[in-house]
Amino acid sequence: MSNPESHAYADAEVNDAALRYHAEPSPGKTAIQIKKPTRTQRDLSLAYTPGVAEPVRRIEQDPDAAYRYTNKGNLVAVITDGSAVLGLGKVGALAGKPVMEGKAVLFKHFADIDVFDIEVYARHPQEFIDTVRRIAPTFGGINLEDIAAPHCFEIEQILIDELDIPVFHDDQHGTAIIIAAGLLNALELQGKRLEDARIVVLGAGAAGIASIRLLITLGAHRNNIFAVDRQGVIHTGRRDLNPFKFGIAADTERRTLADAMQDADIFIGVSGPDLISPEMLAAMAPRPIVFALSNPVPEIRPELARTVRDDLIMATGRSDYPNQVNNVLGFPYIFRGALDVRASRINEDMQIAAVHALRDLTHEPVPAEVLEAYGLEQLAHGPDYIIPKPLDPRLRERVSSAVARAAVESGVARIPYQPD
Ligand SMILES: NC(=O)C1=CN([C@@H]2O[C@H](COP(=O)(O)OP(=O)(O)OC[C@H]3O[C@@H](n4cnc5c(N)ncnc54)[C@H](OP(=O)(O)O)[C@@H]3O)[C@@H](O)[C@H]2O)C=CC1
Ligand SMILES: CC(=O)C(=O)O
Ligand SMILES: [Mg+2]
Repeated sequence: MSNPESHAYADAEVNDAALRYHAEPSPGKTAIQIKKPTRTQRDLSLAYTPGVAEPVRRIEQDPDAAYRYTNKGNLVAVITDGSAVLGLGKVGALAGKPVMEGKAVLFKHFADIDVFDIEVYARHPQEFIDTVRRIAPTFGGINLEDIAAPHCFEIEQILIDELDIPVFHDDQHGTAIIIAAGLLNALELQGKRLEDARIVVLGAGAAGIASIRLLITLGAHRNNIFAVDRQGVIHTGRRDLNPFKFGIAADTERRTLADAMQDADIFIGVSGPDLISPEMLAAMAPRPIVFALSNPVPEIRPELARTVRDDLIMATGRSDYPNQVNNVLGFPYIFRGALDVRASRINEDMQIAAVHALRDLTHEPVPAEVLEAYGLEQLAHGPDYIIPKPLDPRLRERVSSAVARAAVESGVARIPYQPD
């Protein structure tokens, strides 16, 4: 698939197939499954009245008993207001439902976590916060999804402060974790260091701001980072910045995306489709790293990028190119680890543990079943393998256990970690 036209054809074919996949043989992607016997009169008297009253009494006396007698401990809410769905923008709560069902599929398939997808009509952040707060008792964790900046920051922080279960905005931290892991591996291959790298981040929303913060925590120099939004470079002279953008503003004379890209070592796109030109890539430093992560259409297609440079390492958010830098590599396992030790939150130590687990796994030999799943003969840490493949079964043990151990060590776990 070497030219943009053949890609447009492939996308049209995938779109048709996706509609059939979602509609047939019955609408939607998930269903509820019953875990206990329901065959006899006795079964029903245990599942429902009168038997069900006893677990009710136990939970009334001790709320922690809900983890023993209900599905709470393995149930996550994937909740959106539909304000930033993939790179499609504000499509609304209902139109976001296929994506939320998709996240539910990934949680279940990769980490055996049950999910209710919840699409909330909310006119302002407080309505959304109130909704989540009111339904929180049902769940062991809350995964906020596709909520636009800047409201996502306020929503997440208030819910973290108020709730005693993990609240995690996937588009912020899930994305930042995978970007960091892939970037550290790519830098190693390009012979560069995060501490010295000049970084351009296009998109200063949920994913962009969280990624910049995590990269600074991991050693990137804040003076080397140019964030760019629709108005251009986010610099300290701008008067239109919200506090979150102001917090990452650069003291610089550069004003446009093209200015920012001059001599950059790293480009991270978490913005929208087709926003980078070949000329901008050509202006980057030798051996650049280009993460064009907007979904479903990246900021620049790999086949177009390769027409101007052959020294780059490139990643997208999609399954149909090498190097899929996508939060699917994080959220199932991060929640698995957090739920396994009943963590009260997903803190920075847990997030950094996930970065290193993902980074380290990329350096290990790839199992035959992964090669088979991707139709590959061989795969090893290199320009086309900077991050594990989403279908790698080792992710579950490696990432989840690293996160669970970090939760215990940082004091937010409520039960000990027991490996399987
Ligand atoms: N691969 C992955 O795992 C993930 C990818 N993403 C992708 O990242 C993108 C952003 O998601 P998210 O952060 O949640 O969304 P937000 O709505 O929170 O932020 C979007 C940001 O992109 C900027 N932007 C949008 N269009 C343009 C443009 N034409 N020129 C310059 N800047 C632009 C916006 O600028 P302004 O502030 O001026 O409006 C804003 O800063 C989406 O495409 C999404 O698919 C997100 C999460 C995970
Ligand atoms: C992958 C994802 O969460 C997004 O593009 O929004
Ligand atoms: Mg998302």
